[in-house]
Amino acid sequence: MTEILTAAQMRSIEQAAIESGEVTGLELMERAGRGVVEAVFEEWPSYRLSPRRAIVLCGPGNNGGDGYVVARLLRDLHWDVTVFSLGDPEKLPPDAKTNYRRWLALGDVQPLSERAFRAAGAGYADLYVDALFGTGMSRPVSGEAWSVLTHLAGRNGDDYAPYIVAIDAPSGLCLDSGRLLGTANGSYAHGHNRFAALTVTFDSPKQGQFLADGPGLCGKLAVKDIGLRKWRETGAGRAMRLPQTVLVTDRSVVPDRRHALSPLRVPVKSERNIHAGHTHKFSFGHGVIVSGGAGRTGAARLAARSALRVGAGLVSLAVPPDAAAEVAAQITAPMMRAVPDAGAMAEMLTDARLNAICIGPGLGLGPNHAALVETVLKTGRPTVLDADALSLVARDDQLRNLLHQNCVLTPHNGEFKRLFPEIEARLSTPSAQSFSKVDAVRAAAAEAGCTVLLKGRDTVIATPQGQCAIHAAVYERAAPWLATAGSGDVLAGLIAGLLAQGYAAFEAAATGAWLHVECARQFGPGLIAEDLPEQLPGVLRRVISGEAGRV
Ligand SMILES: NC(=O)C1=CN([C@@H]2O[C@H](COP(=O)(O)OP(=O)(O)OC[C@H]3O[C@@H](n4cnc5c(N)ncnc54)[C@H](OP(=O)(O)O)[C@@H]3O)[C@@H](O)[C@H]2O)[C@H](O)CC1
Ligand SMILES: [K+]
Repeated sequence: MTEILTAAQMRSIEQAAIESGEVTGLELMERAGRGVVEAVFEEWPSYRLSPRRAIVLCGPGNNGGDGYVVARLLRDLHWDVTVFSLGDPEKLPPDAKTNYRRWLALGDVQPLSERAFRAAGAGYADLYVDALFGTGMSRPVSGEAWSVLTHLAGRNGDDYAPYIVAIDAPSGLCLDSGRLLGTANGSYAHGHNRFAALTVTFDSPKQGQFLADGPGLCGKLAVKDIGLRKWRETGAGRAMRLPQTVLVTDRSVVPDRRHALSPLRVPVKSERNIHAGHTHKFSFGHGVIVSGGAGRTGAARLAARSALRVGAGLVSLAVPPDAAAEVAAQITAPMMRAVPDAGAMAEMLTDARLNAICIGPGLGLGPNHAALVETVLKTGRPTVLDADALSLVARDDQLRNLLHQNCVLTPHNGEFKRLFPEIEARLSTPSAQSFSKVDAVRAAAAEAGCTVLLKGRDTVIATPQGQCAIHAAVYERAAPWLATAGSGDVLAGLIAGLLAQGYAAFEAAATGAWLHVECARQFGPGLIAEDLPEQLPGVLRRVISGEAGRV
């Protein structure tokens, strides 16, 4: 299970551990420092073979304390280590001060300034350790610290990034929102969204390492265990009572015992289901994909194919009569039904076996389309609302009031802004930079009264009850090819196909997001949306055999 923590949650878990008397802050700091050195040797294996030169930048808090531990451990391995400190080290908090003093027995400390940093022959080190600020960063970085950080980020044309390891965060990155505080474009210099080669964090990943600018600036992410699991799992000292945000991975979507559901482990049409006798196509549901008119049916056809491939037993396209010939010529497995208007839609949906609906892709924005959305919503059935359906809901309060618990909204940023203008305004206000995409989507789900999936490289999914998952196509799961026309239609279809099989809205959305990216990764460059559903058999085979993720 991968829980994602906020900075406040991490602090409170650490505090609970220390208050228990079973571990001291100093021990935790030592483990953290060891974890960083271990991660450095894993990332740069040749550094293990012979001592090198390191420059360690230590800040005024416990992040700096970790830096002093790293400096000492590297010196113990005969490295040449130069340490700079920001602020008066005598004012460090107790554990950090202890490690500062331990370091003083081995070497000296220079006050941090860009001039001193450059004078130290800064370009010749093999490793730069950013231990300025971590979870305690509370405001934009300024002054000499900012000068040095921007210099490291290439302001003067030097490329340090391949040699930088950041402790917990590239300093300045908000670990809640993933934004570089005080900057408009999330960049330290020249608009480059890169900083460190490696970021080492403790116990669990933090939100900001997956959201917004975080992944680019962090480089790679290594999570090191420092023995806090017990206090995290019991929820001791949790700063918030919300259900914990989880990372969607191959292992499970909602693996938390408290939710007792792990959809990827109850996969679609698995042998287990088949042996249990659920072999009839109706056992896997019957999805309805509502199509737009002639010339606009591609989106619905893509969604239909995806819903079928992900395992819906049957899929029917509800098609306006003018588009019937176009659709009929291009489908095989999905069925088609001519649906001239909302009345016909209502009539079609009297069949209770039609248990999940997808509406919006290629739909159109006319009053007749709004009437279709209304009809669908009034059934109360599990429904994915995407694309035009979202725009229709955004401008019609009557439709918005019909949203219900079984709906999944799948907006991109523009649609999200139309649907939730106030929440989006907070998200894009520079002064509210600790307000995260997680906060925004939770607020949106609460406002809409249904599951919301806000798309992006950092997809966030939340329910009105605050259940939340981040699905990030970053680090080793990057899938840049997914930014292609029609890819959103496939996602909508996947979610609808999972809803048809009985997944709850949140699990369908999270699982759909994971499968979507997995298909893109399996195909690779050159991907077009049509390729995505065709990757599903291979991806599902690996999910079912327990090998998923090892693509
Ligand atoms: N949580 C754990 O289990 C462990 C954490 N470790 C490490 O500790 C840091 C968190 O340490 P903390 O002391 O809470 O915070 P920081 O070191 O990140 O920063 C706090 C100090 O920095 C000052 N500050 C904050 N922002 C700025 C800024 N923009 N400019 C200048 N100074 C800033 C802040 O000053 P205040 O005035 O705000 O109080 C503090 O002086 C965590 O990231 C880990 O690396 C462990 O050692 C292991 C266990
Ligand atoms: K740092």
